[in-house]
Amino acid sequence: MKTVDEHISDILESVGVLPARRLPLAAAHGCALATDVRATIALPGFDNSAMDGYAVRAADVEQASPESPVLLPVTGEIAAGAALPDLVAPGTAVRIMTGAPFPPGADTVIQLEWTDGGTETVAVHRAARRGLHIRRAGEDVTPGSLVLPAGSVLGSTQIGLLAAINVARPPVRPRPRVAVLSTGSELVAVGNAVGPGQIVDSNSHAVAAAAREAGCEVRRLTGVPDDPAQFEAALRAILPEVDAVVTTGGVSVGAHDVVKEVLAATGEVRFERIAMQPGQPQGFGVIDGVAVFTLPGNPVSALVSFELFVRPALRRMRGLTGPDRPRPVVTVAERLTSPPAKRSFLRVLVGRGADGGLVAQSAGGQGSHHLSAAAGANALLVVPEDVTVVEPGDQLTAILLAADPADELLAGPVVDAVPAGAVAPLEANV
Ligand SMILES: Nc1nc2c(c(=O)[nH]1)N[C@H]1C(S)=C(S)[C@@H](COP(=O)(O)OP(=O)(O)OC[C@H]3O[C@@H](n4cnc5c(N)ncnc54)[C@H](O)[C@@H]3O)O[C@H]1N2
Ligand code: MOO
Repeated sequence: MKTVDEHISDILESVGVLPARRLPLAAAHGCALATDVRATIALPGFDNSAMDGYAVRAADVEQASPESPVLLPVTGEIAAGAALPDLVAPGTAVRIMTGAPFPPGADTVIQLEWTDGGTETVAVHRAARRGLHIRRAGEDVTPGSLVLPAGSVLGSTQIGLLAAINVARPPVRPRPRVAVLSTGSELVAVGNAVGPGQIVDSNSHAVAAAAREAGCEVRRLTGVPDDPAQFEAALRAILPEVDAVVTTGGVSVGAHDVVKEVLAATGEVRFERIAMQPGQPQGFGVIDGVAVFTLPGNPVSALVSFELFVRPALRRMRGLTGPDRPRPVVTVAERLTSPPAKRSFLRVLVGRGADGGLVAQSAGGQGSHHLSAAAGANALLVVPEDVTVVEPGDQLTAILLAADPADELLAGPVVDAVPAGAVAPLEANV
């Protein structure tokens, strides 16, 4: 059987970074920069005041103290947005606001609290060194300097910086457009009556959510029947509009496994068995330049396969090169089993033990249909192929799945690793 790592490598070799596009800042949020961005302007753009107060000459207030304040006539006011402030004559003060251009002639700012706040004459209670509270032009960014290198992910601070240097449409790797398609004649759309033998289509919602969490624009295609011709027509129709297609179901050996039937026949998707649990039957191919992932239909299998195979591919398309999920070594709290010659990804809850170390406990049933147990997990415990029994105290790698694991686990307060209430015993891995 093919190994997990071989399958990941094959996929990553077949997908490329999406072509760069200039996008408005809101759309570029969360994307990676496609090229270096250099400043064309300085930040600050001009010398300005960091405080509300008075622009004066330091020499004029050298002797100021609370006991003998220095009195200066106030000759004007400079507000933020003022164009060209007048010269401040020796022995005078000009009121100045935070962000207002710093006037020629003066060399320091006396903050309002060090004065009586006068508007005709001001009494200054404290001396100030030259240059105090003056923000100099270019001290943050100089024209021509590299502001953000290619590959930077645009979070709120980077978006703010781009706006500050007047870049309205940065060149970024766009969000991949992903179509999610689940097949199966037993499926009923959520919210409808569920007849005998039918189940609610949860996979298309779960996988769509996982694709959104991976930073994609998602189209969920519903009502694709278990008919080869209609499935193929729906798939071919969506290909020109997306960068990736993710299907769930219909890839094992059943009589109505339509996804496999259609795509194996065209030879465009390779169907393989991967030495893993859950997620053994997998298909991947590139059709008309679009990455097509055919994931197994069992709900947990679909989500685990997405995490391991689809998410890294989508991140590559997005030009993200940094580490994705944290993968710490954790101490296993209880006895767990794993099938031979397969890498297991057990759904576990990772928390902090009494000694502050990370401890993993089974989140419940480990069957690939046990969606509720998976929903209570925050990590996948990776059990290597040559391990069939994990004993309490064993150390294994866990893939932390929480939206912000750094907050919740790595930087958070020490919490009890064992949640209140009994945890269901581990069940057979089927
Ligand atoms: N004889 C064999 N049978 C199976 C094998 C095998 O090797 N030999 N592999 C098993 C494994 S492992 C998996 S995983 C599944 C994969 O099956 P398919 O991808 O063909 O998926 P389906 O048969 O369509 O469905 C499997 C299961 O998942 C439920 N399902 C499907 N779609 C959805 C959906 N959109 N929302 C919620 N649940 C869904 C479906 O009802 C089935 O219970 O094959 C095993 N069988
Ligand atoms: O391999 Mo299948 O994905 O249910 O367990």
